[in-house]
Amino acid sequence: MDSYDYTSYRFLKQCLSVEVIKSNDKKFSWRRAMLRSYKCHDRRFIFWWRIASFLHHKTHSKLANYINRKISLKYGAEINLNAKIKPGISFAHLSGVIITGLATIGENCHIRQNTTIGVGGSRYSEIKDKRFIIIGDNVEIGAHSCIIGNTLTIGNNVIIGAMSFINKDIPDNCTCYTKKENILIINNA
Ligand SMILES: CC(=O)SCCNC(=O)CCNC(=O)[C@H](O)C(C)(C)COP(=O)(O)OP(=O)(O)OC[C@H]1O[C@@H](n2cnc3c(N)ncnc32)[C@H](O)[C@@H]1OP(=O)(O)O
Repeated sequence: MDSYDYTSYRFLKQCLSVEVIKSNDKKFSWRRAMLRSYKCHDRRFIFWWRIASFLHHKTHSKLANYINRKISLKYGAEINLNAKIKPGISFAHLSGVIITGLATIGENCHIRQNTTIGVGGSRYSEIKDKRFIIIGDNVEIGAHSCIIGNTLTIGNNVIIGAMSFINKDIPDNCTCYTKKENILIINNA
């Protein structure tokens, strides 16, 4: 059950406090959020994405899409404005992170570079309308991972190893990764 109101100004301030100012002790101020965001480019992306997401949920879609397009091009990361991201998201390296609008991401998730969270793509409308990807709280996603599915749930406190392909539900409290067969074939000409 999602207890957050994505349209509320309070939610926006809560997210910026945790993700950009990175302190619950200090009182929220726009000046502080802007200063912090200009020191670090990952935080700068989150700062603008949160504002775009707030505007989008407030139905100021034109401005929201404009901001999101600008930051997607500038930072090389694309998070659809329909994605529901709970407070505490962080990125180790931002480039190549792509997240579908059908995703719900829990609190305090950490995502590394070149991660895709997306739906499988379905021609069938009965599936198409019911697709979702739910990621729990405190999930850590390793670099170059793909989380792809039509109805996929990842539990709380999960660590996903680097270069994983996840297309099945993952329970709470575990580490998972895709087994790799490192077979190098060298053919002489
Ligand atoms: C610039 C930067 O630094 S960006 C940071 C990039 N870093 C990441 O993305 C970190 C993601 N973390 C990982 O992938 C980690 O390996 C974890 C969390 C999945 C597992 O870590 P640990 O529990 O310490 O496992 P450990 O390293 O001891 O490996 C255990 C076994 O799993 C295998 N394994 C570990 N990670 C993976 C993986 N991502 N894919 C396939 N196999 C893996 C190991 O080869 C080893 O197998 P073996 O016993 O047959 O040799």
